[in-house]
Amino acid sequence: MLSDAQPLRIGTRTSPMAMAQARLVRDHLARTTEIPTEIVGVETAGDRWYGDLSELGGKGAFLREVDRRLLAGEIDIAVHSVKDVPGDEAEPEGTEFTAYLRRQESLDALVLRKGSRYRTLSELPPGTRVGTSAVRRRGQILKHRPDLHVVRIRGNVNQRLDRMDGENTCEGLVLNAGGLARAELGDRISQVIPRELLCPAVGAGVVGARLRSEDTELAALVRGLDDPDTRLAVTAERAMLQRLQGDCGSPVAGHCTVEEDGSLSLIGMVFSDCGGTFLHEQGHRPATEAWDLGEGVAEALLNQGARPLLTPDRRAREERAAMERRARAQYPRHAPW
Ligand SMILES: NCc1[nH]cc(CCC(=O)O)c1CC(=O)O
Repeated sequence: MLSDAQPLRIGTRTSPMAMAQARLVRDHLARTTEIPTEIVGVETAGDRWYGDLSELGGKGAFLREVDRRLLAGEIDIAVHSVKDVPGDEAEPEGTEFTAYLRRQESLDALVLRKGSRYRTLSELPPGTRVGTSAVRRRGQILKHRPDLHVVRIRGNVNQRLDRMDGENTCEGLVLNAGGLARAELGDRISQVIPRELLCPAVGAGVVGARLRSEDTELAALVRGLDDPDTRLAVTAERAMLQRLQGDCGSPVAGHCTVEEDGSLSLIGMVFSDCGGTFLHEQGHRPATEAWDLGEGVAEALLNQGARPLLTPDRRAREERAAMERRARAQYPRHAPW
């Protein structure tokens, strides 16, 4: 029973961006209910581990602990970045995404070291180090700018900014513009990178509220936060990701928009690590067929030969390492500015 005495517990990762997203859900709820709320920060395996996420069983590392607490009744609402929800794992049984908040910005942004005299990806001098761990970003950056050094960087958004500004690990970072804005870091954005240059991840920029399915009373309340257009876009994008069996660490990009007539338009892409191979597909369907749209675009990508790119073998990894060595030799590191 919802009661005024017991606060609703909203749980999320402890990172500043996640906490800001939880506050966003809380503020939306405060418009429709008087019930007090409480935000619970949950440290996840993904937050503690700075190695390769694949060693933790992939992206799900950010969500699992929060979802466990939801199912255990320790929190009532789990707030997730939809981008972090893997496409190759079933939703935890007995839970559902009751609301997707309206997507404000799905595009990625370029953030440069303080005092930089450059502004855009295309202006950066050869050899500039750009930090990201996402193969999706890496492949697309190198496709346009094979002369840049894409360096691995992990940690939450604030930690990445600290590493760039303070530790001289790179001159630029690529991060989601919506997430930066929510974390009140929007003033660090140097360029919002156009979709033609860098197609965003499936679910990028969307904040989801996950509930226990049995909690129907709370669901009735939280459903008011759901944005129908965002739900349609997420449905199409995630149908594609599930068919491809990927997560946000996969070399997959997907972006769905709702057109003026209410129909859906979905772009899907799959790349090789270094941007050498690049598959592209676009689909268009009425809003009633969001899921079929995603599956159809995925199917077309698989027909074009996406599978080996999604499951790189050892030879592909070795090839990538060789290519990186060549790039480093060919384009010496740009002096930090
Ligand atoms: N992988 C971490 C993560 N999960 C969601 C976001 C951004 C916010 C969003 O896409 O909703 C980020 C950081 C980033 O990519 O900049």
